[in-house]
Amino acid sequence: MRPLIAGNWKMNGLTEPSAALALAIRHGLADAGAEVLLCPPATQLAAVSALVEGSGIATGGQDCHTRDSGAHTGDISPVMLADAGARYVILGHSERRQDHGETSAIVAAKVSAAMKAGLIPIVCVGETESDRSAGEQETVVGSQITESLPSDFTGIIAYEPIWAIGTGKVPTSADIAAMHAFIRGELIRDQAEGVGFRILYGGSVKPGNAAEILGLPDVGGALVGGASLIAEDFLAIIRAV
Ligand SMILES: O=C[C@H](O)COP(=O)(O)O
Repeated sequence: MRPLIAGNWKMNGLTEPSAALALAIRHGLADAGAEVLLCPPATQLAAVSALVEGSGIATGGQDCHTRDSGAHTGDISPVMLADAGARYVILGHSERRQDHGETSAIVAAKVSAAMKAGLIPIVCVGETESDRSAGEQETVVGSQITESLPSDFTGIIAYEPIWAIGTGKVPTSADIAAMHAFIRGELIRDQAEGVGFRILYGGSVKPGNAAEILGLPDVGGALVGGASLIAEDFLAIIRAV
């Protein structure tokens, strides 16, 4: 399975710069050894999906509701994401967990809804800096996995230590490898199919560190934030595979 390089644009992207970024990535991509995913803000999803159609680049949402439709002001359903061209959806990102009080139980319900709509969920887990200082990273991430994944889960896990997101701080390669091995163990323990799920690393992935991170055992790709907003940086990360 080729690694997946996913760009999470977060709450960034008006119409013209989003189109320019999507087209620059599309045109800069040549013989990529990776699968490529763009997750623009919901307002740009349909347009970006149309701009990358036929290129092999996939698109995804950054969150979804548990219901397909209904009286849920401001929310976006998984069916709507699929209708706008998405194949994937990021769920349980730490910014959602922190800013919107999303518990792992809520994330699990969203994962089930996304799978029902035919989307591939990318479920984010990761510890805080104080969790790591206390040596609690495996306990925290283990609980997030157990509680955020429905028993019939198929999809992708993204390990994102919260203290590495947007900070320029990155765990050591040994620490990334250890956490990915731990996560793999948890996935296999919970279900046999877990052996095949991709585990992405996210947190300050840049052109300068991508090759080393992507070369680690059980790192099946990267979930990239800041560097995914600069076409040449994102392309460099893709080429690092
Ligand atoms: O979803 C992406 C992550 O939060 C990583 O963001 P970052 O690459 O800006 O650290």
